[in-house]
Amino acid sequence: MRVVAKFGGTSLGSGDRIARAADSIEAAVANGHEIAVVASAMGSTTDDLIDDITFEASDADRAEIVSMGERTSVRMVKAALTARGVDATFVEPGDPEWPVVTDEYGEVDVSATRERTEALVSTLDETVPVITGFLAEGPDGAVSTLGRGGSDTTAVMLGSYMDADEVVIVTDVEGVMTGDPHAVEGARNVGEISVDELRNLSFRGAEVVAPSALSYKDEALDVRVVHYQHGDLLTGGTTIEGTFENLIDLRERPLACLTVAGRSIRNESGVFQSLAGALGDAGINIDVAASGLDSITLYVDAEEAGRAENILHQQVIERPEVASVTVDEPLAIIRLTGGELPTQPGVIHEIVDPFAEERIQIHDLVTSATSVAIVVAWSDRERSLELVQDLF
Ligand SMILES: Nc1ncnc2c1ncn2[C@@H]1O[C@H](COP(=O)(O)OP(=O)(O)O)[C@@H](O)[C@H]1O
Ligand SMILES: N[C@@H](CC(=O)OP(=O)(O)O)C(=O)O
Repeated sequence: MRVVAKFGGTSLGSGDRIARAADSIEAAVANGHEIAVVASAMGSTTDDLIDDITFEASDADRAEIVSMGERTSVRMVKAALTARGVDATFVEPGDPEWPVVTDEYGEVDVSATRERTEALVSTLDETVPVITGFLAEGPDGAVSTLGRGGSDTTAVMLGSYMDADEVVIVTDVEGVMTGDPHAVEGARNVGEISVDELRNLSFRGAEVVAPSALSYKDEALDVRVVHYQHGDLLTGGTTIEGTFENLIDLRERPLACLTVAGRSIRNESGVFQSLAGALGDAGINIDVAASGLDSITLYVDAEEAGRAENILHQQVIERPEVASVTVDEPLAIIRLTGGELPTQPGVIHEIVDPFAEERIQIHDLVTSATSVAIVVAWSDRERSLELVQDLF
């Protein structure tokens, strides 16, 4: 197998951990696998270097300073491999075989990076390249970075361009867990998780794999997360399934919008629970939920509008915090996910501007970490879909 093994800062946080990393690489090489290593800066080195730049420094100088974290760790890992009799070389920006290059806008130059990565692949049967994660080389040869957590991006991108069988992300948790094991008790490994599920989590704190890295995952490339204590690079951990998708979807059937208003909603606990629970007990699925200052809006299939209205009206009668319920229909919902949605400032403005120009009323705009849902009148659905498709 051809494997890209990425060691995060935590898995290289001390000499002992580096030795452990080298042991696992040595074992994989001894079993006949081609291994390329991507290394992050040891422990919290990157944070420490950034904190220490307390003076005025240009972006170029900052990148040079910060790059020393990864430049040091590749030397450490290379040395530990050499000491075990494994043929290894470290690769950093400035080297002739350095693969990751960016264009004048700081974006990865895909064709140049692919070409250089292919050259690196031809050496994998003889040596283990230990590549600095997180770093890139600009068109002028100067070092730049791929952004915080960028080593995951280096690893998945190189895995894809190397036609690797697998990218293994080695970190300080057993994989993607049911919750942050450093914060909750009894967290368990989820075993498997889809790219989209993980992107939603990783944009909001679970940085097991940086979200930008997952954009490079294709169907043919397996990505797995393992604990550095596991010792075996080739088994265990959490498998990340599927591929990164750009999706624009218009719900085929109309929705009804039920709005419950009440001034005390935001001060009382359990209001949302009792409204959603009452619909749930009746087998009515809530497609989207939105909340205002003094209201909660729940979208359900239009065919369920009458039943849902009666159920919520019963809640209005029973709960003093809610004053009244009303229904609006038929409505359409367009969902979009993927692309640069979560990272591009101003993207919402770009999405809604054409609606304003066309005088199409947006009933609701609901966003998550990785998606946007736009609710419009059912009669506006086709034009709205065209507007969104024109954008992406
Ligand atoms: N649901 C979750 N599953 C696993 N880890 C999680 C989760 N939520 C948050 N985390 C945190 O993500 C961290 C791993 O990311 P990071 O510190 O960036 O690792 P590395 O330095 O190896 O890249 C874990 O130490 C853990 O505290
Ligand atoms: N060292 C860089 C890149 C990185 O990906 O680190 P880690 O793999 O430890 O999250 C950073 O801290 O941003």
